[in-house]
Amino acid sequence: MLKIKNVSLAFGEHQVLDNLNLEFKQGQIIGLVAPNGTGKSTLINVILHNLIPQRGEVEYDSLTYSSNKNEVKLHKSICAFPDQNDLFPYMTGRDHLKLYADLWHNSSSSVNEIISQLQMASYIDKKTATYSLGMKQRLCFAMVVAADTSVMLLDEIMNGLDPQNVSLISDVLIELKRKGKLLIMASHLLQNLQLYADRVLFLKSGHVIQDINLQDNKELYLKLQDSNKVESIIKNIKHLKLANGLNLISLAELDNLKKEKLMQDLALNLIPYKVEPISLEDLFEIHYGE
Ligand SMILES: Nc1ncnc2c1ncn2[C@@H]1O[C@H](COP(=O)(O)OP(=O)(O)OP(=O)(O)O)[C@@H](O)[C@H]1O
Repeated sequence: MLKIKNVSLAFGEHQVLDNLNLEFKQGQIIGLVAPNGTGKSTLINVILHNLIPQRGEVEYDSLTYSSNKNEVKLHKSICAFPDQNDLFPYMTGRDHLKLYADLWHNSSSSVNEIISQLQMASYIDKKTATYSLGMKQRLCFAMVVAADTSVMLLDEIMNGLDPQNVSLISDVLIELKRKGKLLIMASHLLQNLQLYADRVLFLKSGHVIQDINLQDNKELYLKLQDSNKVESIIKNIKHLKLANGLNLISLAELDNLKKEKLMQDLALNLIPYKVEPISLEDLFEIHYGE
């Protein structure tokens, strides 16, 4: 269990994390969602001990960063997605994977399997100076997989990847979760995150403003894009209008008579609609839309 206990961190006057208390279980993918500059990377850096909070502490398996010895032990369990700028240009991708596997496990036996799983065979033996941004991004992810730690901190791993690579990495994330890893990831690709995250935290002004378990998120909403016609049809029905013009109507809160009348009106006026649970994109609009 990873615990964030009473963590507060400010840069000067700017309070980025304000008395955060969170607990994360193994075998889950946790999404961190917020607009740019809200504190997602700051939280990841606190978990890594790259940033030391003014108050509070991080605890993993009953250990805190209270001594150098503990720090070494914790860093055996926690690995973060490396920055592309930290790759060595004259080393090959394979050298990087071996380095990570050796550093964490003293064994690089898993490297070939990771190369084939992430379809990197055609370029893995070339120097990283020759890699495109997307190839470097995939290598950085593969390095975390090679480290094979119980906790993986993944800040914007999908940045700059084409849809095929996003899908390839998503499959590996699901497999890592099945193996019992705890994955904490900051991401702006909300539709993608929705596919595999178990729990998503929305951050604002140093706090978690919503902590949603996606497995429990089953309540159905009727979703309608705004127009004059839609406005007049739903004017007497309780609805939530989002900043992007989408109207959400909770079906659980509509009685059968109103539901029937509404469906008839939509059909008569040929108005398209969707019925589905609230999405991460909807929640982003609710929390941050203007
Ligand atoms: N070293 C620093 N010194 C001063 N301010 C900082 C420092 N690092 C981050 N900040 C500020 O802290 C706030 C949170 O930054 P952080 O990088 O955690 O945001 P983020 O949610 O990860 O954003 P993004 O989506 O852009 O990656 C920002 O306002 C940023 O300017």
